[in-house]
Amino acid sequence: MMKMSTETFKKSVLVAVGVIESTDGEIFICRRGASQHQANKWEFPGGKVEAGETVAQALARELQEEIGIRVTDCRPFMRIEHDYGDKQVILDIRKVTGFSGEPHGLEGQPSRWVPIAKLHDYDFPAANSPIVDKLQNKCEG
Ligand SMILES: Nc1nc2c([nH]c(=O)n2[C@@H]2O[C@H](COP(=O)(O)OP(=O)(O)OP(=O)(O)O)[C@@H](O)[C@H]2O)c(=O)[nH]1
Ligand SMILES: [Mg+2]
Repeated sequence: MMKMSTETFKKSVLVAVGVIESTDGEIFICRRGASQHQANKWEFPGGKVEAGETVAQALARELQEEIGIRVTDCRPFMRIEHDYGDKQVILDIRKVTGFSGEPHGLEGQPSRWVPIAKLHDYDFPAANSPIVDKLQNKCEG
């Protein structure tokens, strides 16, 4: 029988992540804070799914709290499991296909709209590479 190390059971964090696309094909990104995990990297807004929440509910809450929009429609885009060593995450990424309000950093974080072709100019956490790839491969999410 295979010996299971404690590593095998390292707890992972489920994260709801929103890819928000404007009508002219730009994506809204934010910069993480200096004291956060993956400090100062650019990210797609979102955050940890809390107990009793669905991913869609967590996404709606996080996007309201962080960037002040109300999500009216979203669809699954992709799911990524990544082990940072210090932390293991499961990113459940949703394409936000409908929202009201104009996104802006409510927590003092820098934020901007970026054309999809320019996303590779930004330093994202390692887990995000497949997201940028999928967007740039023009897969219809
Ligand atoms: N929001 C977000 N988190 C990401 C992305 N990529 C990625 O690896 N993560 C990781 O997902 C984890 C949780 O996200 P978070 O820090 O936004 O969670 P949160 O909003 O609940 O923050 P908090 O811990 O300050 O309450 C972090 O370890 C972060 O590094 C991304 O594109 N967006
Ligand atoms: Mg967050």
